[in-house]
Amino acid sequence: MKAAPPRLILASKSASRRAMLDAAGVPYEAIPADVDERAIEAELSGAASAEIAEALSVAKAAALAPAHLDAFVLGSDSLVVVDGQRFDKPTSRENAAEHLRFFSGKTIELHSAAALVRDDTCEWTYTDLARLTVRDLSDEFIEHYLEQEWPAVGYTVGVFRIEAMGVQLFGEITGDQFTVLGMPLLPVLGALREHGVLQA
Ligand SMILES: Nc1nc2c(ncn2[C@H]2C[C@H](O)[C@@H](COP(=O)(O)OP(=O)(O)OP(=O)(O)O)O2)c(=O)[nH]1
Repeated sequence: MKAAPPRLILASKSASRRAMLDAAGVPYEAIPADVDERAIEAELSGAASAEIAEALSVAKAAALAPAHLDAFVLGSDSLVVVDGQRFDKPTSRENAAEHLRFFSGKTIELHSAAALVRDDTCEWTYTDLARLTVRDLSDEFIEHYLEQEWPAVGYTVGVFRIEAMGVQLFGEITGDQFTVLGMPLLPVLGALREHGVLQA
């Protein structure tokens, strides 16, 4: 009798991350991870953005692992860097407009990371980078865009849903589509197969 595959916990409240796993047919349980992301970022202030995204992914997974010792816990994080400045999710509609005004005509570096933790061991991590070139955005467009996309984009780093009107912000995108959506799904699926969570 073949043993059942280990359970997978997604340490996330992210609708985008849940949608990716749902569409891929991956069985999991989503549980938000309560970590102080700003405190972790502050401790790592001198680190590279990819390292910070990775550390946050590990922290989210590690926060839940002790309560689910039989499971693999997947954590993920995305952060945006523009002109060397890091941006998290906007705090208000006006803050979202400020972000977009700053992003206009610049390139967004979107770092997405993931980590798998089991018991007290981080078994795997991965980070990926996508680059999104923002076209020149008029104040009128920004207003029109937020009329349509607020408050949904309040839950997204970079103030966009690429699968919705966010695509109108960009002149060019290089990088993996899933990295843009907030999690490097293809490497995640590979790691899940490698650890027996998914059928290889
Ligand atoms: N729907 C959508 N969401 C996106 C897109 N790009 C990024 N995101 C979302 C994914 C994440 O939910 C969010 C990035 O913020 P975080 O990495 O801090 O995750 P969040 O706090 O949402 O959830 P978590 O920390 O995983 O519980 O932005 C996109 O193109 N479409």
